[in-house]
Amino acid sequence: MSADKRIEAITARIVERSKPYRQPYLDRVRAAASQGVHRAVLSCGNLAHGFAVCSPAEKDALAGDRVPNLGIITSYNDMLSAHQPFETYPALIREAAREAGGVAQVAGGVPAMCDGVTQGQPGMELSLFSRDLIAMSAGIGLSHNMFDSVVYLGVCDKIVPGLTIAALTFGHLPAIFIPAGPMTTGLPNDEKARVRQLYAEGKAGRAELLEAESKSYHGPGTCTFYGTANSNQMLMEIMGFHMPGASFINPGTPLRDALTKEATKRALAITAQGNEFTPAGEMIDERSIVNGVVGLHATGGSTNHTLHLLAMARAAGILLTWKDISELSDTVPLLARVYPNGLSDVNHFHAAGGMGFLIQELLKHGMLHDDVRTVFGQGLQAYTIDPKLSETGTVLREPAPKVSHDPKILANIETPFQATGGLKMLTGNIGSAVIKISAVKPERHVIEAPAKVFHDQQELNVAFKAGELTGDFIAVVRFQGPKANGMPELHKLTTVLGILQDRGQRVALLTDGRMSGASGKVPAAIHVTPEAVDNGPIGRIRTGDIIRLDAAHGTIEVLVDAAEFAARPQATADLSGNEFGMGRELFAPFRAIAGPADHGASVLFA
Ligand SMILES: O=C(O)[C@H](O)[C@@H](O)[C@H](O)[C@H](O)COP(=O)(O)O
Ligand code: SF4
Repeated sequence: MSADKRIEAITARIVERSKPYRQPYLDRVRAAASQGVHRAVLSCGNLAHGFAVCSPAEKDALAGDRVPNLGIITSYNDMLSAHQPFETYPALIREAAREAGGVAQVAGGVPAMCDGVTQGQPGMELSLFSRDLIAMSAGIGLSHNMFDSVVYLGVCDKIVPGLTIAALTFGHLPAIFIPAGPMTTGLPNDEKARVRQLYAEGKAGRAELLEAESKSYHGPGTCTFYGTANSNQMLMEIMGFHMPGASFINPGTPLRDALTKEATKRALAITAQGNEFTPAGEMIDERSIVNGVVGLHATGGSTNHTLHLLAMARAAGILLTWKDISELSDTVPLLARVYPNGLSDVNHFHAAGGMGFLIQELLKHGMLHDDVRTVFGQGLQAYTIDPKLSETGTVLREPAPKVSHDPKILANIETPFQATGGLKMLTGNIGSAVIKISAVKPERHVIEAPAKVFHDQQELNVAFKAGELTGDFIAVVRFQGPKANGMPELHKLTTVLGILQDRGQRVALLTDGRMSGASGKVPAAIHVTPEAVDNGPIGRIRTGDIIRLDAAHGTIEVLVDAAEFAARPQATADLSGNEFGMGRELFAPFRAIAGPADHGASVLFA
């Protein structure tokens, strides 16, 4: 079934816009792929270094060009609960590779930051930049040029986007993403948020808060809310980088290990030495990217992907814009209610039918391009499945359920939770911004209120504790853009603004910074571009100005006489405190050259 004509039209527009970049990219990928087995160009010395630690049999195999060598890029560390399981993956992958007659080597590791550990801390100012650094780090591992295919071990926020940029930069190589799966369900996310609000109001102590947090984040695996990490899993599956059904199987289970072994063998099967050569740069095209955006809208995915997806697409010579994302939102219905867009978590989402059911529903109404290439073969129909463990310990794929196992979590496309998707672009005399409306009640989609201007999220918390945040207002937190301080997530503001909203105040946030994918119920116009340090109009807003945030019509306006507003001097901020400490001094070059948010806030692409 062909895609809906509105989706076809937006896809065609992206193809046309991308031509000056996409064709030269494809030429480079094809030229690299035509070199054949890449280690064949290495000298004996290069090769000897490259397989010095391999067994004699592996050295013999790699010395020729018959046996494929699988590169592993790993983001293992103990800081991210989602990445800790990767500690044992290389051994499992090497064993599976041997069983398949191939070889596997860890090509390199990449850094991985846990945004939960750094949330509200100085380290968060390195978070966004770590995405591009991850791409660069993966490039260092792959530049050994020993490999015929690559598996990428990554899950969380900037790690999968960074690894995707690397996979597409090395687009002449096949790439399969191998996830570790979600943490099992602990304290429900809404209960965790409730205890946080009690603590912020002085109604609960630190011991009670730490107990709630520890019951929520309690073991290996991805945190169970639908934030950026789990949006990543959805994207990798719907774009065809995962094996079908891989996204939401818990770590440490036989099915998880079976999926990892299967992905390893598949990665060795789709090299240039086989009959199903699937280089990542040819597999991913404009239709794959549009499928990713559609999945984001249908599930109420993370606002961070209005940055990351632009940079990921750009790595393949594809120019995606906020306008494309916003117009797709008008076409795609919301089919999933997972926290913060609902009370369930990703384990409940999977149990209700998961990715297989979601893709099946979207395909039914032409909301996805079916005729795309994936690591599993041709077409997305193969992903409308429910993964099980067979009696022999391999992956068994049963058809996805025809009806949702829990219509409160996963809706059939005929009866969506919302006729449109979760993300909108806002434009107006303040610039451009994005807003996630899937987690905001409809009566809060339009807010007109006086501005209260802050240059730091801590300032807002101090004002809250001093009882100064009274009445309706729009908090303007500026000088939070990529060039100012690395564009941190201001997710800690959700608790305070949520308290005020629960008290009946009509509040919203306007910032050139980011929010967490886990941020939700308070309307937030974020990623404001141009940012304050780039002479953006957000730098001329004054406390008391009336601001109108209208997510229904996609506008963000300061209601001040245009001439008077233009004549105002640009505010300045003392950012000296953001230049040193916790490694921020190492990222001064990134702050200096970071591109604008509506181009992905990247140091790699203008
Ligand atoms: O974009 C995201 O999804 C967030 O960065 C997420 O990865 C981060 O971990 C949250 O900050 C955790 O939420 P809490 O801070 O509420 O625990
Ligand atoms: S989802 Fe966020 S908090 Fe959880 S492990 Fe990943 S980065 Fe850390």
